[in-house]
Amino acid sequence: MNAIIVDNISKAYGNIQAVSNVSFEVREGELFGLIGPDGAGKTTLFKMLVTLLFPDQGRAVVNGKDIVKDFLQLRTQVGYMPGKFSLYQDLTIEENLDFFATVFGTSIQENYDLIKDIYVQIEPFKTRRAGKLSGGMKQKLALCCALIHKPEVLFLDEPTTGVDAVSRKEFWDMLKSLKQRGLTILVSTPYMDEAGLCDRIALMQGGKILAVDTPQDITKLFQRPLFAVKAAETFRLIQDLRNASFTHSCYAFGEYLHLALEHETTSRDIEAYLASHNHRQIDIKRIDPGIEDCFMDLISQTSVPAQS
Ligand SMILES: Nc1ncnc2c1ncn2[C@@H]1O[C@H](COP(=O)(O)OP(=O)(O)OP(=O)(O)O)[C@@H](O)[C@H]1O
Repeated sequence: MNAIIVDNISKAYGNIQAVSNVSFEVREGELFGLIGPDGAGKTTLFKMLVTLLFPDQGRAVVNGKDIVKDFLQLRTQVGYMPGKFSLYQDLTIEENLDFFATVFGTSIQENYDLIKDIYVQIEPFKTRRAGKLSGGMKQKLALCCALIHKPEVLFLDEPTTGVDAVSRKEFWDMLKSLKQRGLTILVSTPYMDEAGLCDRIALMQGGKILAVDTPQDITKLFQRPLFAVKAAETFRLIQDLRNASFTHSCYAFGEYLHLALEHETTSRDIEAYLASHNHRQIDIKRIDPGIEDCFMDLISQTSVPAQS
């Protein structure tokens, strides 16, 4: 069964079309990722699904409830962790959690079992004000607050943005164990490397969904030969590669450029081309595409402008 059904939903702010005819479904118990850069429309979509914004058109059903007609009932059945830290900075860890429990007519004790594994990590600091917590601790507290009323569906908007690598890993481990308890989780992230941790993902850009599938099957959409290329002068390298007849696209990925080809060409031919353009310390290797390669390729096919 589907826990979330989004059917052709749109939302504009004045003349900015933040979400445009978006449709997808999330199955019960699924860990589903919404992957896209800043401004893709993820937060607007989340706000509609947790009933904080009404759509301009289209409809959506979450946990069997219509997000417009049944919005009051739905609010008690979803947990929402907003992208920006939204807890009370002047309240302590315990006071924040107690506040959210009370708002939903419950208590920390009543639902302790669901948050226990996460809460024990911050409980030693329960008298510390939220404003004085580290990024990782704030994130754990926000997750506890989103869970304290035992929601059926959990919405996490960019929970790992601005959090260190260790805390990010811990957070994804927590999501895995929540999933094992049967929760449906919709999580958004701008980090492409987190896509592989989801059961299925939707790639989003410019208010539109570009593709929905398992991370493995999304990468199969990328059919072109792909190489990672490095040389002494990166800026000149990218220009020369973009001008080459064999090039389909060329983007910077960390210290390497990812070069997608129009047609099969050997690394020796690419190297000869670069040598003829006086490049030095050339390093070329054939690679398998990742989610980010697919994302860039899908953007170029749909001609939605990429945002940095
Ligand atoms: N309240 C608002 N008024 C006007 N424009 C808005 C408002 N909120 C968002 N937008 C615009 O709508 C588009 C989608 O923004 P949204 O916040 O939904 O994207 P996002 O993928 O969540 O990105 P971010 O991580 O930056 O929040 C962007 O162009 C943004 O500038």
